[in-house]
Amino acid sequence: MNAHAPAQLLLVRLPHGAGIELPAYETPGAAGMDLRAAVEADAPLTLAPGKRTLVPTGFVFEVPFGYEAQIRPRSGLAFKNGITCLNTPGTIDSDYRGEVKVLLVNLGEEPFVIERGMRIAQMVIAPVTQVAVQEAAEASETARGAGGFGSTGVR
Ligand SMILES: O=c1ccn([C@H]2C[C@H](O)[C@@H](COP(=O)(O)OP(=O)(O)OP(=O)(O)O)O2)c(=O)[nH]1
Ligand SMILES: [Mg+2]
Repeated sequence: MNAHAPAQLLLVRLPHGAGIELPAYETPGAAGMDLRAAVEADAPLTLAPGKRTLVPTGFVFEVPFGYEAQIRPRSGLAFKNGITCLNTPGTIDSDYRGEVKVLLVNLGEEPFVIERGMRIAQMVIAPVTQVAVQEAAEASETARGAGGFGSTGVR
């Protein structure tokens, strides 16, 4: 791969993804591409308060090796409707070849209707570092030591 060429995300459209717009960056500097709901056009999905559902995107993604796709909420849906991704950020592995689905939860007070083509979440492609795992008898000493969970104070 040319170091200056962008990594490629291959998308395979599934039959129920027919007509769904490809994920795309909405602005030149966008970090994420919006993902659309591939629910049936004549059967919108109603997500009741407190409930969760798996929303199909209509695509298999082939994330380039060395990268992951993170599925994140859209802030507008979260703020206005209480709709967020339950497992945020959802992780799409580079070797996953199933349909990408978005796990939405309704934390709002009103039922939320998900219609075909609605932009329900966004996806950020990020580099992944894999490490070799090694068991050791002791960890090295540091100034922090085992302090955590607010040990450095608030101010
Ligand atoms: O929001 C998500 C999260 C995951 N996946 C798919 C792609 C991912 O590669 C696979 C496994 O995800 P994860 O590792 O988070 O789930 P798991 O519960 O650990 O399942 P597995 O045992 O299959 O790894 O499920 C989605 O389609 N949407
Ligand atoms: Mg897993």
